[in-house]
Amino acid sequence: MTQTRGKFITFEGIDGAGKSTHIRFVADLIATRGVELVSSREPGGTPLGEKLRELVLHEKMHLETEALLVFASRREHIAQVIAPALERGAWVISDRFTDASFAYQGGGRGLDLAKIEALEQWVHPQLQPDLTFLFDVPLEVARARLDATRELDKFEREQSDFFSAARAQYLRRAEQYPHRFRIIDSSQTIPQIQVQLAEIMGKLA
Ligand SMILES: Nc1ncnc2c1ncn2[C@@H]1O[C@H](COP(=O)(O)OP(=O)(O)O)[C@@H](O)[C@H]1O
Ligand SMILES: Cc1cn([C@H]2C[C@H](O)[C@@H](COP(=O)(O)OP(=O)(O)O)O2)c(=O)[nH]c1=O
Repeated sequence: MTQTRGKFITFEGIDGAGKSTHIRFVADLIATRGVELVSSREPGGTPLGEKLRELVLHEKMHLETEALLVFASRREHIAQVIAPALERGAWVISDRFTDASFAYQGGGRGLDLAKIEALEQWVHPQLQPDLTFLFDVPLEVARARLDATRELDKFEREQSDFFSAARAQYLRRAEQYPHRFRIIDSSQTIPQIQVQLAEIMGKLA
């Protein structure tokens, strides 16, 4: 009998939009289905990817170096984790994927989108998420939530025009791929968002 391919679900949004909060909730929903669940993140998700994450989040570098490193981490993540898991029927949830490169390197840093598209075509010409949650929130709300919680990394210390451009790129990607994107208004309360997430997950066959 051939194994049914698992589902690939990604979580996106500017820093402070609430991704981490809601990933845990969705992971619990998936667990009730009795399927194997692989929970991962980018940059990272493999030992090499985690080393690259340290560099990307904390070292200053040329914007193209940054783009190449997030895609290097992604290449390893797909080879070691995502593709084998999906093949054996596991569900994979990833805290960020390629839409984040369009938002942060493309929108935030201003890297030519054609270069990111070329990297996407190179690194995963076939693979796309089955479902992408985009947690969308006004910049001031995200910033206030971040300031309240933790020490900020290189990206989180960026200015509002960086996040405004990143948010715009996320919304553009959502427009481009409406079949897989679900935009969640993250200025709602956590329980309101959970109702929406449960509804969307319930419809996922
Ligand atoms: N809808 C919400 N309403 C109020 N606070 C929220 C909401 N979503 C997240 N938070 C809080 O905002 C902070 C940042 O959320 P987090 O999930 O870590 O964001 P992200 O992973 O997107 O950076 C956390 O303290 C979290 O509890
Ligand atoms: C996946 C990816 C992430 N990033 C950035 C976005 C985030 O600011 C950062 C990862 O942080 P994030 O996933 O938000 O982790 P945490 O919530 O623990 O801070 O990396 C890129 O710039 N490009 C990418 O392709």
